[in-house]
This record gives sequence, structure tokens and C-alpha cells, in this order.
Amino acid sequence: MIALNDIHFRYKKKKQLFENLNLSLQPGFIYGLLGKNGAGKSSLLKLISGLLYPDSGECRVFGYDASARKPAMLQDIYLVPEEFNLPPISLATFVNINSVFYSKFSHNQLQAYLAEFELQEEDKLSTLSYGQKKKFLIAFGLATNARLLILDEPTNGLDIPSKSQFRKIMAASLDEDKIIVISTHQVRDLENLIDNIVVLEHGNIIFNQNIAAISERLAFEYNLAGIPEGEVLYAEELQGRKAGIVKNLSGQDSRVDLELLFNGIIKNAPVINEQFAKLNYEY
Ligand SMILES: Nc1ncnc2c1ncn2[C@@H]1O[C@H](COP(=O)(O)OP(=O)(O)OP(=O)(O)O)[C@@H](O)[C@H]1O
Repeated sequence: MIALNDIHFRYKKKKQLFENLNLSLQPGFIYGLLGKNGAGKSSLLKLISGLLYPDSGECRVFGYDASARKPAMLQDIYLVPEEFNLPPISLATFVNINSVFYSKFSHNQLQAYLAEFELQEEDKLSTLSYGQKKKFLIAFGLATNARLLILDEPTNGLDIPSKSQFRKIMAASLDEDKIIVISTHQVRDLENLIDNIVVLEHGNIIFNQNIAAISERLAFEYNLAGIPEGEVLYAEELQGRKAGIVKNLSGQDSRVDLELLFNGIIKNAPVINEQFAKLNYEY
């Protein structure tokens, strides 16, 4: 489990980014971390992986203090960053150098992922496109079998077939011990993949719910004509019509539209959160 307790953090000469931030992430789930540019997603991921230290509070990863960066913790974390510089060596050499840090690294799994992403081990990293480099890091990260896999904008640069391969591979790689955190702007890429949505805004967690609760409480409509105003929680123009989020009064689970949900949360989080107040109380 990962627990962030009362985290305070600011970059030098910048205003406070996180103040009293609390978050808990459980094994067996894929978390989607969403937020506008500058909301604090990458900073939060760096705090979790011990690359940034909180000014106060603590971040515990599988019982370890993340900022201590103990080897036992580090071998159980893999972060695929949004931006990276890879050395001009072959994929195979990169794997030989780096796999030793991960005691559960599987060369067989790596080969299967590389084949899926159509990458050759003898290719030089410097000759790969941005999307191919990203796919290589994702494949390497999965093959580490780290219990915490963090992916910052993983689908950025991936073509359409690679995005669906990515979703398939991610879903298949999750087991009850693993926590996968995916940060992205491309919310549609996470559809049918994530179990929980965490939305950050100006360093605050403004929404944190699981998909099952969302599909039970909210419904996503592409034509709001005829829906009583009191049931509409969020509306936006979509191809000349009004689309939006409504209260789910049908008793049936809805199909969650992550883009509408994200827009609704950013526009009016309290109204959306209100729908979950009873649910939280019940638990
Ligand atoms: N190294 C840094 N030094 C100073 N300020 C930083 C640094 N990195 C990020 N920030 C600031 O912290 C805030 C959060 O940035 P962060 O990169 O965590 O956001 P983000 O949600 O990942 O954004 P994006 O979606 O654009 O990648 C921003 O205001 C940013 O300017």
C-alpha cells in the first residue's frame, strides 16, 4: 500500500504546491491521475517515488519512507517518466545494465512485450522514435515486476494500435500485489482500463472515486434535451447539442465517459462530489 500523510511541498521560490495532502493507493488497482497542466501530477509521482522530498509529512511505499530511497523499495518501483534521455546503446545493453536492479525482472516477459510492441533488442535506443522509446520503457517497466508501476503520460506519442496494445498489456499485467498509477491528459486512452480516478487541481485532490461508484451514481448523456434541470450536474456543447453528466437514477450502471467526467469535475467538483457523499458515508 502507498500512503501519503499530510504532505506539504513547495519548489524553491514558488508558492505552496501541496498542503495537507493525503492519499492512499491500494494493491490490485489501476489509478488514473488526472489534472490540468501544472496541477501537480508529475510532482506527486516524484514524491511517491522518492525523487522529491516533502517539506513535512511522509510518503510510505510498501512500508518504506519513500524519501529514504532504500534499495528494497526502489527495486519494487518503476517510473516511466514523461520526458527522458536514453543513452545511445542497444535495447539489449540497456536491459543488461538496468535489469540487475530489479530482483523479479523477467527476460521472458520482456521479450513478449517487445514482440507485442514490434521492437528489436538489437536496435539502438538513439535510433528509435519517441513513441518507440516510450514503448520500450513501458515494456522494461512491466518486465521489472515492480509492485508499483508509475506511468507519466504513457500514451503520449503512441499511435492508435499501440494505444490499444498498451491498454491490453496493462490490464493483463495487473495482479493483486500491484499498484499501477497512470497520469495523463489523454483521458480517453484510459477508458476501460482504470479502476480509480484521482483528480488534482492546484495541488489539491478534488476527486477520488472508483469507477464502479461513478457508474452507479452518475450517467453520461449526449443529448440533454428533455432531461429535468435538477438532474443535470454538468453540461457542455457537443456538436450543436448539449451533452453532460446527470444523476444516475436508472438503477443500472452507466458507461463512464472520462472526458465528460473530467470536464465536469474541473468545472464544478463540489456538485459532482455531492453525489458520492451518501456512498462514502455508507462505507
Ligand atoms: N523543477 C521545478 N522547479 C520549480 N517549479 C516546478 C518544477 N517542476 C514543476 N514545477 C511547478 O510545480 C507545479 C506543478 O507541476 P507538475 O509538473 O507537477 O504538474 P503536472 O500536473 O504534471 O503538469 P503537466 O500536465 O503540464 O505535466 C507547476 O506550477 C510547475 O511550474
